[in-house]
Amino acid sequence: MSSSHTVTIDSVSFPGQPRRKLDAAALWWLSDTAGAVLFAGCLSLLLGDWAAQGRPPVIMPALLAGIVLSGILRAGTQGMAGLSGQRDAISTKRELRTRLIAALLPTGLVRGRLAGEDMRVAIDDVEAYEGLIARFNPLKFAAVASPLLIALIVAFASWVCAAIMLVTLVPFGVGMAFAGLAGKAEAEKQLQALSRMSGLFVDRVATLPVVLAFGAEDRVTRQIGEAAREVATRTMQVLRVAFLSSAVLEFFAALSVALVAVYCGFSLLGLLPFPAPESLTLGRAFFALALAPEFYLGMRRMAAGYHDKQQGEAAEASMAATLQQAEARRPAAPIASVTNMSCLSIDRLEVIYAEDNRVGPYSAAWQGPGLHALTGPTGTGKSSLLHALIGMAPAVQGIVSIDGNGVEPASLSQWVGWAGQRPLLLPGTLGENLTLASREGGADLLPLLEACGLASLIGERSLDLVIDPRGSGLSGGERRRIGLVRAIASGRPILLLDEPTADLDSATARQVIDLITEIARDRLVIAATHDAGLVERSASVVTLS
Ligand SMILES: Nc1ncnc2c1ncn2[C@@H]1O[C@H](COP(=O)(O)OP(=O)(O)OP(=O)(O)O)[C@@H](O)[C@H]1O
Repeated sequence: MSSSHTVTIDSVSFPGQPRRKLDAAALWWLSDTAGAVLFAGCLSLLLGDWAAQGRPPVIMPALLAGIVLSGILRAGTQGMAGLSGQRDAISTKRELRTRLIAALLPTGLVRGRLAGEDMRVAIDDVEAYEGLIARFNPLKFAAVASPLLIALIVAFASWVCAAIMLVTLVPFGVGMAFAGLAGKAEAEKQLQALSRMSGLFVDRVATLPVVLAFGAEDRVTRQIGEAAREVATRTMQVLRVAFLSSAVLEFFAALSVALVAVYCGFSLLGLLPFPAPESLTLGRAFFALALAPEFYLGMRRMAAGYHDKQQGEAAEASMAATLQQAEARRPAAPIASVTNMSCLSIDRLEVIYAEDNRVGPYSAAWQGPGLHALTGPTGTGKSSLLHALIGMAPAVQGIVSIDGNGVEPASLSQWVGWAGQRPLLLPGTLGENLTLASREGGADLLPLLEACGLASLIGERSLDLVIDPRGSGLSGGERRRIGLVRAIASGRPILLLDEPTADLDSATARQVIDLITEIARDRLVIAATHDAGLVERSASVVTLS
């Protein structure tokens, strides 16, 4: 049995996908072209008729009103496009964060990822995705559709001008494709560097007391400095590619307008070095010329948002990979029930930290209720084995069974009360920490705390004693006993205890052993221990070597 599953990248879909879908923002961007055509039409009619008749045309007020209206229309459509894209992005980000947090939180420990890296994915990557959804995707649709629409409309006035515009598209497309490929690779490298730096920073800050205690400030500062320099180098690379692609775009946009202008000018003056392919009037020439800059406008807008695309796609890849990793480690569905008489057994169980760092294989069987000791020299794998039984080990091979039925180790976790060597404490009161996993309130906890020798700690403040996540103000032995009481208070039929009597003086250790023995009357208790007193009281002893 293996705890890892295969999840392909294709199975991870994003709310923003498919990216080519025709959304409202894309249609708003496209309708901006209508404003441009209205402007060009009114302007060319005004100037063309004026030039032909030698006086302002009678419909001049209507044409001027049309020009003003086109400006208002364009401002309105661009504003609506921005709003609509932003709305899409907000709902996409909300959906993504919900998915990521739901997948990352329960699997963070077993994936062995730095908390800072996971946090960066759920916060920064999702944020980096915004530009792709809000701006780039809608602009991309308009960038493809609007030049074709403009070329088609211009063709009615001058098919040669339309052809000139379309011909400049070919080398432009090739240049942009190369710039795009290079840009994507650079953006991915930039995100990786950013990820490393954020992870390093958050985790070093989290371990600041240790860093200070060992005088490692200089080394850590150097490490973070190197990571920051790497981010800066990668960012410069991304910017270089972005500048290159905008240079390609601007060149062809300018070339297209220049060629249309030269053709129209020479054609009107009759100076073309070849027979005129069409008869061009001033009005038509003006119409084509006014729309020439619009031909590349959609692409220029898209290019301005190209950095959004690079960032968004790199973030998408990073989120997909993280989700894939988390999906592969999704906790197994809990098994229906475990009775307190259950027999828990392992067969050739191996914990795999790396190919060359394996613990086991070990086989054993524990019958409940009863107390069972797991012993063996330091480093033989007692903690690893217990971690494997609650699905906290990175990868596991072998068989875990309850009453002879093979189960996923992680599916046991709902039935297991766990007290590790460094119990996790959350900010809040002692009572809140102790009742984390219990169904009942804290009323029954005081006798348990007293039985563990914690009466003097709780004193008058009782369960309202405030503790912080680092457990400041608590000794190692106190923290360990809080973890033990929490596991017992969970009421779960199986208790896995990792060195419950370490850090305790012999009198307190005896109290704790008495309590564990009492509890083991109606539960299956497995305790990893070096304590001869605890081993003595155990119904069975499994010794790892
Ligand atoms: N997170 C980890 N990553 C890589 N290797 C690990 C990890 N945790 C434990 N190991 C390795 O697994 C082996 C067993 O460690 P484990 O803590 O399970 O031993 P133990 O018997 O509980 O030791 P002790 O009695 O000191 O608590 C050790 O060689 C240790 O280096």
